[in-house]
Amino acid sequence: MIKSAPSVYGGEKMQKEQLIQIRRDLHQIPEIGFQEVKTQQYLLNILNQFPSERLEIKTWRTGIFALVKGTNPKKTIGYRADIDGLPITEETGYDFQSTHPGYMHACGHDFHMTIALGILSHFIENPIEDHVLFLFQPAEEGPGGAEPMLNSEIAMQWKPDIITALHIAPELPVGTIATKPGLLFANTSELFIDLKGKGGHAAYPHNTNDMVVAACSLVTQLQSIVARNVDPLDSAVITIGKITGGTVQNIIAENARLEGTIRTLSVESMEKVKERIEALVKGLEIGYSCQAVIDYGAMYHQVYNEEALTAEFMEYTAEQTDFDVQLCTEAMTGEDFGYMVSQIPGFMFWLGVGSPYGLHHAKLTPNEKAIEVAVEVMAKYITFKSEQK
Ligand SMILES: CC(=O)N[C@@H](CCC[C@H](N)C(=O)O)C(=O)O
Repeated sequence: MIKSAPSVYGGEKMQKEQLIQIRRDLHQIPEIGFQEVKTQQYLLNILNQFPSERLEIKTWRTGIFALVKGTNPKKTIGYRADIDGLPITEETGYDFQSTHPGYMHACGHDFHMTIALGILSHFIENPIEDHVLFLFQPAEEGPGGAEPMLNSEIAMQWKPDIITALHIAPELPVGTIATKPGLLFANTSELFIDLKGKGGHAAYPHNTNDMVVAACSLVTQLQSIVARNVDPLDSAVITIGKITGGTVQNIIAENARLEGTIRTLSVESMEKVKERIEALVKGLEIGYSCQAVIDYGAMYHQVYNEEALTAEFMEYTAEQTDFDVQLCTEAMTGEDFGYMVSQIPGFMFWLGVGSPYGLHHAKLTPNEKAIEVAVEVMAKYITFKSEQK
């Protein structure tokens, strides 16, 4: 059943309490990439309460474009919020915890959506000259919604001239904004390796090719790539987050599967890492008499913040708000927003939410006070960009 959205529009901008209620409602219905059906319906139930002469809404797959119309538009300012959750069993102990067993908003996309609605409501009530386009984007965690959404006919028609987004930062206190001009997030590629050998009786290993042993060996070998093949002054990560293989304790495994992700700061290192993975996998095939298939899944372009715009945003926010604006370093996180900023000038920033547990953790508990911080920052900044000649 789709949770009914609260009544939010009575001719006034949304109140803090309403935004917190929305965040908690969204938190209860996490859905993974391109399955965000209830989430989309919940968002539409809210968006449809705003006056249609000020807001045009179009759905795209499980996402939504929402255009707040400007009074005398010369340009369109874009704001993107990702909407998918993760396959994690929640352990926050919230009384509003996920009602979808095994799924959780453990990357803060419930915050991202709520903040977007708060900003949108501000511009319904406080019209500016330019259009503001909100992109509620599916599948950020995978397989990647940014690229197809931006290449859709709707995005072509409403193409933003600049685009911004934020990501919650559990390690930063509420009231902190952190970003940097240039490279912010890494290049990423998913990594799936399927191994096929020969199964058999646990007592007769000499008659089999054991894929559990091969998979363990491969995980260890992969660690040498970052240690020995990547320039230490560059950075790379190979994480295998999941291994599956075999059927039962006394049968030697015929199949195994490794699932992971590769992160690099440079495009060149990504190519190098993949070459080395392929070489090690070839060696494994010979050494363990098995067949291996590598699949790189979804690959995300690095997030490269447009330098002048980001510097201007940092300076403006430091001067015009009471928040702590910090220059941060690059992170090995990935974001398909990188595709959007490779096509449209824009930037992303971290929003401090002060949680003792980090992103992708079952106990992530971001502080809801950060919602109003983000709405204030973006309402002011977008107004400033619209007034800028
Ligand atoms: C901000 C964040 O946590 N993003 C994800 C993006 C995942 C991309 C893809 N599924 C992969 O694992 O490579 C991240 O894990 O950084």
